[in-house]
Amino acid sequence: MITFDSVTKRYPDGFVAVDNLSLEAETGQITVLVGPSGCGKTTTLRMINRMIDATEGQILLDGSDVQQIDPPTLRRGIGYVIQQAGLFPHRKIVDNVATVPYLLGWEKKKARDRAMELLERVGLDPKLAQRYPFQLSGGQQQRVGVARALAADPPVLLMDEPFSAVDPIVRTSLQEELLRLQAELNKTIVFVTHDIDEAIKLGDRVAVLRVGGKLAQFADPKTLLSEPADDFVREFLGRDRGIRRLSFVSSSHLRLRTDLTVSSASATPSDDGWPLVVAADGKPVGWLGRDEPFGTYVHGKDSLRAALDAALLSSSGQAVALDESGRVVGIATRRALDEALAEAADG
Ligand SMILES: Nc1ncnc2c1ncn2[C@@H]1O[C@H](COP(=O)(O)OP(=O)(O)OP(=O)(O)O)[C@@H](O)[C@H]1O
Repeated sequence: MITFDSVTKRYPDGFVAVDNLSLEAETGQITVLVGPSGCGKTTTLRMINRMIDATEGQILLDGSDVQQIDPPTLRRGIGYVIQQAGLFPHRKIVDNVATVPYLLGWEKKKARDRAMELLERVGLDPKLAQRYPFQLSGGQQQRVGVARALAADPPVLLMDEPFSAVDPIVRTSLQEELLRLQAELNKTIVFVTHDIDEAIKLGDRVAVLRVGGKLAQFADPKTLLSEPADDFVREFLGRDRGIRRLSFVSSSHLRLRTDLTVSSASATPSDDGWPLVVAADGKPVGWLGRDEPFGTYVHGKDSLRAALDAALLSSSGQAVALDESGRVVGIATRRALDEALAEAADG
């Protein structure tokens, strides 16, 4: 666990970048620091590995004051990932990833084997290992940056806007990869971003900072969306926070109709309703007698937001509920969605 206890950073020119900050980043969780430009996110992050020293207050790493640990020892247990990866341009990818193991004096073969294993872990083709950074796309470089930070298996990972230099599609896949990795690795991650959507997607807990380095709110994403502490947080979260809150509501409570499916396209279409044709293997075929789109979601696994999205993508306004192997389990009608939305609005 990383504990900030009344931490202030005053730069030599007197500017207060972080003001009396207290928060705890739990072990094995992703804690996100989010806020507008200049609110002190990077300063806060860098005080953890002592690239910047706090002026007042204490930062404790599993109970030990970081000021009492010499920086090289401290940083051995802390991986660090920055925007645009910051790879060494004249070193091959494999050697970039093996940087810390080399510094720790690992034998060359062991360090390289570890690097190869990590490249695979972060979803990169091992063939890329022999390339130089300029021969990789931005998204690939970013993955290498994550692999390099993980090389010596540090318990803590600091990530400073690691995905902000890539396009939105690559960014989404990097975010998903990070969540997948974290489910396996359980690192204590502190992640800086100025993007509230990224914060809400990745954070177990999110610290919203305001300019002047003051903590505006520290909460899990669901609480942040449903109970913003003040107007600043409300505005920072954006206008559609009601819809986004549905991402944290399970679809499992949606009432499904199983009488609205038919097994053959030769059934007689009726005027009322939209029966769904289901193939022999249980997969959805389409609305009976109509060549119109249908939207699907995985019942119980996807959120109510995903179910609503599926309904909006269907001409019928109904969402097709699937199980995890893609078989139809029922239809969520507009009425069922309406009931679920009313329930979600109640809290
Ligand atoms: N060495 C320094 N001397 C004086 N002020 C500094 C110094 N470094 C940063 N600052 C100021 O401290 C404030 C916080 O900077 P910091 O980089 O932590 O913000 P940030 O939230 O990470 O911003 P961004 O999202 O733009 O990267 C800024 O106003 C910045 O100008």
